[in-house]
Amino acid sequence: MALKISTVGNSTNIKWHSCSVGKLERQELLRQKGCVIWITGLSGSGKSTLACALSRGLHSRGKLTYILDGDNVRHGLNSDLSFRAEDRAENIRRIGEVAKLFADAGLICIASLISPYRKDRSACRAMLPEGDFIEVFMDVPLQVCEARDPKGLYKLARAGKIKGFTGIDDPYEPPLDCEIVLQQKGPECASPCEMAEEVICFLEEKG
Ligand SMILES: Nc1ncnc2c1ncn2[C@@H]1O[C@H](COP(=O)(O)OS(=O)(=O)O)[C@@H](OP(=O)(O)O)[C@H]1O
Ligand SMILES: Nc1ncnc2c1ncn2[C@@H]1O[C@H](COP(=O)(O)OP(=O)(O)O)[C@@H](O)[C@H]1O
Repeated sequence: MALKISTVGNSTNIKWHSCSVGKLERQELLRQKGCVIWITGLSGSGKSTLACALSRGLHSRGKLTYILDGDNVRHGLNSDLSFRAEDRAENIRRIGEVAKLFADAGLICIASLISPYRKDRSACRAMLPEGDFIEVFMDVPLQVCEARDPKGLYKLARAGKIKGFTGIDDPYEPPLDCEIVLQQKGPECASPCEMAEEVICFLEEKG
């Protein structure tokens, strides 16, 4: 059989090596379906908190998960990236590719990052088989996020000490047709555990 040599981006003369152990066997071993849960929303909307609550809730059900948090990945793999639009796009692309590998490994990968641009989130969705990308929108008003401001970044942004801060002087494009919307309209909002349960119910309904 002719060796299929290909070029992908700047990588030339490469060949995809298939392995005898496939995704289905890994999923059978883990007794779960690999997928990506993509949590998007403003800074301070509760992405990381939900990711942790979701991971804990799934773990208690015997499911293997892994969290890719934007803040955390920017300490290592993506430490070379800024918050310019093109760097945010690259941040999301890389996390999307890693999340795809984790899902192929059979894990439930929970990605939590602002990911402000629809086109970037759509590109990550397109990397995965239909139904394996579950987009969760933290629909929390800017006022609530700014009131929380746990890292004091909104205060710095308002003072002009941080330029291009999402929601202040950088855009956020809310999802138009994501799988799950977690809303907080008033001062009361669901607890992180209640939000995690809503996501888990969705996953169970979808098998
Ligand atoms: N300019 C600017 N805009 C938005 N956020 C900023 C910025 N500078 C630093 N931070 C902190 O970085 C966290 C967002 O990183 P992400 O990788 O999730 O962002 S993105 O998806 O690339 O837009 C985000 O963390 P979270 O608050 O957990 O969302 C911020 O605390
Ligand atoms: N469901 C919730 N109800 C009330 N406060 C929340 C909820 N989820 C997160 N928070 C609080 O909001 C702040 C930001 O949460 P965090 O998870 O860091 O958001 P993000 O990761 O989107 O920046 C924290 O102080 C956190 O305790």
